[in-house]
Amino acid sequence: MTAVECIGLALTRAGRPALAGLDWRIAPGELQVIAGPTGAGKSALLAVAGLALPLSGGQLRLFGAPVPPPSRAAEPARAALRRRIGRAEARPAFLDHLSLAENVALPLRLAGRGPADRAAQAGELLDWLGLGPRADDPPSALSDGERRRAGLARAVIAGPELILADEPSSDLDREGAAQALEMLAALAAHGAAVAIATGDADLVRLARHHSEARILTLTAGRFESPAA
Ligand SMILES: Nc1ncnc2c1ncn2[C@@H]1O[C@H](COP(=O)(O)OP(=O)(O)OP(=O)(O)O)[C@@H](O)[C@H]1O
Repeated sequence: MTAVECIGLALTRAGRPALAGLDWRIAPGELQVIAGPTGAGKSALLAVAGLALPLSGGQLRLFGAPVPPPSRAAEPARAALRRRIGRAEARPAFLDHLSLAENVALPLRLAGRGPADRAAQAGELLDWLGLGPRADDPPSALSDGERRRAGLARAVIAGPELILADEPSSDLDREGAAQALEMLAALAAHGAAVAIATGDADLVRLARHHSEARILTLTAGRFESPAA
């Protein structure tokens, strides 16, 4: 089974092709780094695969089945698929009336987990990411790099089968970027399909040291070499 399979995927944004008929697949346990210049379509690909943007053409399959196109009738099925996906967005948004720990634990709340369980898991993850002392703060009190790490924590906390991390190393120093990559690689080793989009040459260099990481280059809405 593939976690994501795209065939001839196209996305038009503002009248211009952001994705130009690309083929891509990622399987459970795989770690892929999608590199490429700014505007290449990296974020667009992760947004389409994460059901945050509707595709304009081609086919999208998630977890082995075709994704129903957006409609009111299809929304429960699409929402169920989204719950299997952890998206760490390039600019994560948080709810400022909740603490950082509560924000990070939101996917667990959606999964019906109780408060003690949520607090314990969020605390552990925040500690690991060096954000433990900020757990009770409002997200607006965080630096950009701290927000980035918190976004990553929220994306992975519920153990999603597919993790889509957009620019996970932006605003992080080298040590923080390496730590984020280690965490994502560990989750792939535990069976998640992990796709990282990045324009950060340092992160690509770090990823090359991971023998299991596959590095793809996206240019002008297409992969440079066959991706599937
Ligand atoms: N909100 C938007 N509205 C319209 N077009 C957009 C929007 N966001 C991105 N685009 C366009 O879609 C194309 C792909 O952009 P995308 O953000 O996916 O590229 P990227 O490879 O992630 O770039 P970056 O590394 O700069 O984030 C670009 O031509 C971009 O101008």
